[in-house]
Amino acid sequence: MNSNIESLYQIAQKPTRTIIGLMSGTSLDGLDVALCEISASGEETEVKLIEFETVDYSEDIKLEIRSVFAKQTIDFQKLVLLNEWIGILHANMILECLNKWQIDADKIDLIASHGQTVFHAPKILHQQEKFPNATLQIGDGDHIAVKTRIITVSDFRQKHVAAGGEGAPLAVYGDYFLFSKKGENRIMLNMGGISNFTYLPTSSNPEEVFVTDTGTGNTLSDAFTKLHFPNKSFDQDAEIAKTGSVNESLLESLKSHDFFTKSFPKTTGPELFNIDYVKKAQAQSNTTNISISDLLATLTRFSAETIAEAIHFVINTSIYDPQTFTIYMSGGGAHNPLLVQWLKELLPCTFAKTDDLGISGDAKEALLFAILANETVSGGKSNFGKLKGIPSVSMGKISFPY
Ligand SMILES: Nc1ncnc2c1ncn2[C@@H]1O[C@H](COP(=O)(O)OP(=O)(O)OP(=O)(O)O)[C@@H](O)[C@H]1O
Ligand SMILES: CC(=O)N[C@H]1[C@@H]2OC[C@@H](O2)[C@@H](O)[C@@H]1O[C@H](C)C(=O)O
Repeated sequence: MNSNIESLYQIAQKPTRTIIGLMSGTSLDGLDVALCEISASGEETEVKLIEFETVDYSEDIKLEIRSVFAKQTIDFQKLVLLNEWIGILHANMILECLNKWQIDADKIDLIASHGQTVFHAPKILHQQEKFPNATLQIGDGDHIAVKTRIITVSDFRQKHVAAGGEGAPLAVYGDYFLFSKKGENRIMLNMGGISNFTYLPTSSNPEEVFVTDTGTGNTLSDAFTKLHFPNKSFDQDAEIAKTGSVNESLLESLKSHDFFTKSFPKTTGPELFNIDYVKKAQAQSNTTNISISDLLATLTRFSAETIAEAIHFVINTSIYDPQTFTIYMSGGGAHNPLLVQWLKELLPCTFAKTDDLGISGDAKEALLFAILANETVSGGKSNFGKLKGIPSVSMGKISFPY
C-alpha cells in the first residue's frame, strides 16, 4: 500500500484525532487556527479545543488579497500567484503556532484548510442560466501539506456545489453534530462579515435542520469605518455607530434589494454587499450627505433587521412558541453591543453565546472545518434528507505531504 494511504487509513481508525482547523473569513483580519482533539464522528462527534490563535494578517497580506477579493475584474496573474502564496503563508502561520504551543508537527493528524474565499457566485447572484452555483477559495492545500508535512484536507465547498448546494453555509454540519439537542430549539447565529444561522429543531431530526445566510454582518460597517478612519479596521464596541441615529430612508433603500425577496435558503457575500451597494442606496434615498455615525448606525440596523427577519421566517414556519428558541451567538458581531441590543429587541427569543455551550464563539468556524475534515476521513454517514437543500456528502480534497 502507498505509505500516504496507509497513514490516512490509520488516522481514519483512531478513536481520537488531533486536527488543526483553519478559517480566514470575509473580514480579512487574519487566519483563525484551532487545534482540536476530535473523537468519533457524525452525531457522536466530541471536540476539545486545545489551542486557538488568530494570526493577524499584515497590511501587505490584506492589500494583496483585497486586490482580487470579490472583484469582477482582476489581474489574472495575481490570482494565480496568490493561490500558491496564501498556501505557503498559511503553512508558515501553522508552523508558527505549533512552535508557540510547543507541539511537534508529527503529533497532528490532519489540517483542515478552508482557504481564502475570493469570489462567491451562487446562481442568484450571477444570474447566468447555463452556469451552476460557483465559489472559489484559494491557498492551495498541497503547499500546506508539503511545508508542514501534515496531511491536509482543503477546498471543502466544491463538493457541496457539485451535490446541488451553493457551497455555503457549511457550518450546518458541525453545528448539528455538536450542538443539536433533543427538546431544545436552537439557533446557532454566526455574525462575521456575512451572517448566517443554523436552526437545530427540538426533534433533533437532521431532515428538519435548516441553514441560510441572512445578509450582512459586519462587512459594510467595517468597509465604511476603514474608509473614514484609515487607522481603524472596525468600529470597536460600536462606539461611532452608538452616537448616530438610524436613517429610515436609507435603511428602506438598503433593504429593497432583490436578495431579500429570494426564498430561503440562500447565500451571499461582499460581491453584493460592498461600498457600491451602499452608495447606490444612498443615491436612491437622497442620503449621500449623512454623517459617518448615522451611516454606521444605519448599516448596523440593516444587519440587525435582516438577521431578525430571516430568523422570524424559521420561527413563523415552526409549530413551537418563539420563546422556546435560544439563539447562540458567535463571530465578531457577537462582540458588537449595538447589534446585539437591537437583535434582542427584534426577536422574542432567549439569547446566549456559543461559549455557554463550551465552544468559544471566536474559534467556532475554524473548529467547524476541523470537524468537516474529521468527517472526510472517518464520517459521512449523516443524512440530511432532500427537504432543506443540505447535501449529505463528505467534503474536501486530500493533499499528502510526500
Ligand atoms: N469589540 C467589537 N466591537 C464591534 N465589532 C467587533 C468587535 N470585535 C469584533 N468585531 C467585528 O467582528 C469582525 C470580525 O468577525 P469574524 O472574525 O467573525 O469575521 P470573519 O470570520 O472574517 O467573517 P465571515 O464569517 O463572514 O467569513 C470585525 O471586523 C468587527 O467588525
Ligand atoms: C463562500 C464563503 O466563504 N462563505 C462564508 C461567508 O462567511 C459567512 C458566510 O459567508 C458563510 O456562508 C460562509 O462561511 C461559513 C464558515 C460557512 O460556510 O458556514
